[in-house]
Amino acid sequence: MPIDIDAGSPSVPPNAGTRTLSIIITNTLRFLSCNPSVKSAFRVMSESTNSSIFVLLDGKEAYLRITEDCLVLQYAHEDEPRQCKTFQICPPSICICRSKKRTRPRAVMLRDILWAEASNGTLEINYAKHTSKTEVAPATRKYQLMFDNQSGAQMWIEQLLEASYGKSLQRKRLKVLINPFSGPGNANTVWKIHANPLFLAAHVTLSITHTKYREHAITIAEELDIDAYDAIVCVSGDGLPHEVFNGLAKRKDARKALKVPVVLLPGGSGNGMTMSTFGTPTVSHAALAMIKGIYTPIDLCSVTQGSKRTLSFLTQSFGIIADCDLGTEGLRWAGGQRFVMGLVQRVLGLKVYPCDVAVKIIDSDKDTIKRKIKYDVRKQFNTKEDGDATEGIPDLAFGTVQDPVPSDWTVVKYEDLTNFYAGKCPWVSMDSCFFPAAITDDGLLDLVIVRAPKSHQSSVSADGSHSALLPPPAGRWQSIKYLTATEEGGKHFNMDCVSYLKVAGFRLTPRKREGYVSIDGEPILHEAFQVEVHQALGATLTVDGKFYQGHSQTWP
Ligand SMILES: Nc1ncnc2c1ncn2[C@@H]1O[C@H](COP(=O)(O)OP(=O)(O)OP(=O)(O)O)[C@@H](O)[C@H]1O
Repeated sequence: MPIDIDAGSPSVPPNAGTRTLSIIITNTLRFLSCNPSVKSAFRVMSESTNSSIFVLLDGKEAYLRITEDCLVLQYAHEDEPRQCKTFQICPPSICICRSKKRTRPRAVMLRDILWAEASNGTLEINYAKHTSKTEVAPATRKYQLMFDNQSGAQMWIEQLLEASYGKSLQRKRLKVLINPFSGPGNANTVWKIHANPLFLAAHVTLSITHTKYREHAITIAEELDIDAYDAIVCVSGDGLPHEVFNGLAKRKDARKALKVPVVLLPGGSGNGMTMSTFGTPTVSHAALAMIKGIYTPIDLCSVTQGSKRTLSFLTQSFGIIADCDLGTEGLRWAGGQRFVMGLVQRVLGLKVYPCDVAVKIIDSDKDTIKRKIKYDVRKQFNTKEDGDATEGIPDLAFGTVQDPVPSDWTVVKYEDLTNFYAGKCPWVSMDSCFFPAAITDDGLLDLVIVRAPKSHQSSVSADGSHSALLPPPAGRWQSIKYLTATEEGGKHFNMDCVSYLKVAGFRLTPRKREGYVSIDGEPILHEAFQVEVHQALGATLTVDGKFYQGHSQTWP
């Protein structure tokens, strides 16, 4: 819950253990401080403990105290202990009892603190103020320091920023790429209004470039001085991060270059990367999450088609999703509803996409996949990892689409396939969580397969044994249900008509000129393509070192 240092807040979030100890210590100190003879000694002692700093606010004596997750403002005149349900005496600022009478503390969450500095006896704190349910904006509070002790204040500020940033790098150096034409064409405006002010308040260093033509981001990433930046920020749809990864991959020092985290501020129509990394659809919240973001290694995939090799970070799609994404140009007049109208047309018509598929299956049991997501423990870094500056992207473990299919891959000929959708990020757009079990760096792709009802000729499995590749057919109603369930954070995972597998690679060969092939939402040729995963080849920033996984966050 957002807590506003100006307006007061419902409560300081409970942390019972530390809180109890803190209450006992603070009560004792507060009790002593009520005695005028020990008052000044108490102040000096508190100042030197450096979790509190004494200030004057509107001429009143107060102090700012760093707790486990908040910065709390306490007026000195509020210090009298009072009767409290939970503890016999409890200073109002830290009372956790449910009494309606309790005095509310003035606090700001540490995760919202952007920057602090002191000069000429004034302490200035920048923080992200929750201006509405969906937005944050920078705000500043100024306090007069009661003791003009610059080095003491500096120590306290360092402690505050350390507590506020945790494992995240302070004052990141960001290369910002804005695509002025992405989505509805307002990336530049949303950057200026919702993101730039927060970055400035956090004293982030910004180098901003507007992309000028198609694939400009590839060239920029190819030529970037990677040592000068802590992250590359795309203000766009998912198309620009796709280009940045591919630009970095073209370099001779690709292994090192791909260790620079790539992040997305939602400015386009897809924006699946923002939801996956920061769990929010709004630009200002994503900007705040980016400022406080933790370095997170992610898998990238190689896609080979003909003699061409490209990197993919998000999805590879054949069937209804790619078709609705790329094959609904005729419905452009419908704006944002284009995709939905395309879906309805295809679901009602039970459109199928015949193809041959070969898959390197790792897990096809949903319970096992669910269990593994719970052991999703990973390294967290506060600086970018070192990659080898002399190495390009890794060799392909399974060869290219032009090589023979590896002998241990399972082969299926589909006549009735409606959806073949593989992904590395949980969210494929702001509201659709197709891959709730996707993990940042497990070295595996999540694969969803859906088939049409029996009116179509059945699919044939080469070894006849892999039922996970041949889910029960989904009729019109079930197709609508599972597609809707992706918008409930990924609830389609449990549906019988949806196969959900973890795979290390696959090859797909379309059999008729039906539909589209899409990589990260961008079209490629309607030809055979092969995909394999490179574990932790790339990097991004996330809130806590993991993807936001939607519905699966609540799996038991
Ligand atoms: N100045 C420019 N003029 C024309 N095209 C550009 C320009 N800058 C970038 N592009 C191209 O725009 C395409 C789409 O980019 P982006 O993903 O940002 O937008 P989008 O419309 O939201 O797409 P998506 O639907 O994939 O989210 C990319 O192929 C990129 O190369």
